[in-house]
Amino acid sequence: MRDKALSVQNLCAGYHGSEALQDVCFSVNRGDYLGICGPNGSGKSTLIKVILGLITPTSGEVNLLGTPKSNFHRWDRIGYLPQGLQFFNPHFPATVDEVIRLGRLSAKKFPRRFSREDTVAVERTMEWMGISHIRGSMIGELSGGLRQRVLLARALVNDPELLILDEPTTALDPETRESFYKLTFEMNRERKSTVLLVTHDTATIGKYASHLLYLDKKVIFYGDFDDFCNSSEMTGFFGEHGQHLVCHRH
Ligand SMILES: Nc1ncnc2c1ncn2[C@@H]1O[C@H](COP(=O)(O)OP(=O)(O)OP(=O)(O)O)[C@@H](O)[C@H]1O
Repeated sequence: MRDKALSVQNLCAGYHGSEALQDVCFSVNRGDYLGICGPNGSGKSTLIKVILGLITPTSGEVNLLGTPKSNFHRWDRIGYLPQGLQFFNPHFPATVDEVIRLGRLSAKKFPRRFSREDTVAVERTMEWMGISHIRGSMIGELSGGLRQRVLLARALVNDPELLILDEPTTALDPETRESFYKLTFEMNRERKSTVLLVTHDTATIGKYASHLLYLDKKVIFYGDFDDFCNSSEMTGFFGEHGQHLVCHRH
């Protein structure tokens, strides 16, 4: 279990009596990059929210970084970029520096005061993400691509062991999307973070992810990309064209 970043066992969850996840089981090794795909309403965001403890499952277990979720308190070891966070009010009263600094709060006990170490971590992350020059800009006034980079920086500022991104590229143009994917790939390869990325971008994810989880309330496929691409069962499920679309750059 120690080498697992995440383990999900027999997970069921839903809303007002209707099931969004049915008996979901999979586990992710440390250092993997997992793409999570599936049609609209297939339970991807619900899965992420259960993993993070934002929704209580009806049954099943989640282990995070080798610890049962009920005993897991080190949220600073996990970076999370929620879906839709990029849509800021242009008048949102916070600078880039302040938004990234907020990411340091999860590691603090009360009274929560920022230290010299926090400033160093924020500076280092801004430099790495190439956004030091906009540290004083208001977050709501940035372009979509820069804003998403700042929010990724906030998720990364504690050097997380597990990075969870829920549809982070939805509002980005193709070029900005590609550079965003490259940053997550660097994070995975160079900083050895395990990455979980929810996306509808099946044509691109195969270029970066090592593993694929395809959900439709249940697990339709879980495994590494080569297995997905060589699976005749998946050809039967997606059709040759659908499978090729996911696999063509892999
Ligand atoms: N807060 C909620 N209250 C009631 N039902 C919900 C709620 N959130 C999600 N659902 C329902 O649960 C199911 C799974 O939704 P979920 O958002 O997890 O899917 P998803 O795969 O992330 O979808 P998308 O790709 O559209 O973002 C859907 O039928 C959705 O309508």
